[in-house]
Amino acid sequence: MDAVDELQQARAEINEVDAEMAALFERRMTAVRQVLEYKRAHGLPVLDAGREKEVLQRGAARVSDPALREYYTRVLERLMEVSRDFQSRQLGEFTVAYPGVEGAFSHIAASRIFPGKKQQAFVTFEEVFRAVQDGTAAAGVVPFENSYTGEVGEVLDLLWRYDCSIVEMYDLDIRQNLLALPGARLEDIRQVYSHHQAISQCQTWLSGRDLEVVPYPNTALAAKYISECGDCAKAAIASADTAALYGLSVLARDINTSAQNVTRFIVLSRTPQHRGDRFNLVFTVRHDAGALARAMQIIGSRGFNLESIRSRSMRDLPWQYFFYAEVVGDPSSARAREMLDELAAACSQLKLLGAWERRDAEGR
Ligand SMILES: O=C(O)C(=O)C[C@]1(C(=O)O)C=C[C@@H](O)C=C1
Repeated sequence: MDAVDELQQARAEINEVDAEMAALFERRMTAVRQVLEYKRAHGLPVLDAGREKEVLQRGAARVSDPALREYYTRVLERLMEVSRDFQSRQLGEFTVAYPGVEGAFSHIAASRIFPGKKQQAFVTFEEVFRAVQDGTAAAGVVPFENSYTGEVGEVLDLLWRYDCSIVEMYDLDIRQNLLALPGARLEDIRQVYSHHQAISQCQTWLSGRDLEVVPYPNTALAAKYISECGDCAKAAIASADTAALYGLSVLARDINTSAQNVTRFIVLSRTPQHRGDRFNLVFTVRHDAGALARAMQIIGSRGFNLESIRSRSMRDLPWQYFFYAEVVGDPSSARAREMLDELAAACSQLKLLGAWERRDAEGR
């Protein structure tokens, strides 16, 4: 048998296996539908991490070739991800993951970007990324940078490590207010609770007032505490949306020193968006003289405006850095694809993080 015959024979075998797998996939999904009906009837969540672990362990043990075990585990992981996707869509569920607590700025941003959708709080930024990556949430909303305090470095690091795409950026005006129990008067307030950043943003308003400032883990928790403490001499600094959430009244509005306090949030999705008027990249370059300059030259020489570039150290590789770049233009254009191919050849690693259309807080 010559090499071409061998190739054809192997492919014929693959076709046969694929046909069997298609039938088996349909059979599996019929069973998944039954599981879904049970979950719907009993109000259970789609994700069952314990069951998935069991499926993976049992699956790996069935593969006799140890070299293939890891790959089969990946097949099963992907299969269950597809199954979760299917179930979530059947349920019409669209959960948005955000970090922190209800009433925090991330929650406010998530509710404005996705009004009426189910919102789910996660403790850490990383948990939000994980929820988006494994399909527990259809989207994630995390802060990316603040005009006052700068970038959120941890989020940049997670973008490098996780398989999540940026599909939107949203600018939220951060306005701080003094909130207290209904009926409390400004002259009665003695103690003010809030996150240290919010406190520093309101320093001008606070100075000269005889108030004790008490740092709190975040603005929403401070507001929650005020709503529960029953003490009219205490107040919190937080957003007006948070006041509404916890039944507090606004004693003083817009008390932040700078009127220009904006936090940019990113919307994460597992499904990349291919078009937009902005896109962003992360990349590493070799330790050669001029390597970074060359990368920037490739972007610029193709006519793309580099709106921002930052470097971050790679946590597990001391003194190694990756670069984050934000570029104006549509990454799906032929010109962008050529630029990206050239850039990929010049960089050690390159990842297109996402594409989006710029819009502001009013949705323009
Ligand atoms: O067994 C379940 O609970 C399912 O929903 C099925 C399934 C799977 O496809 O195997 C999918 C999602 C769950 O996280 C666990 C397993």
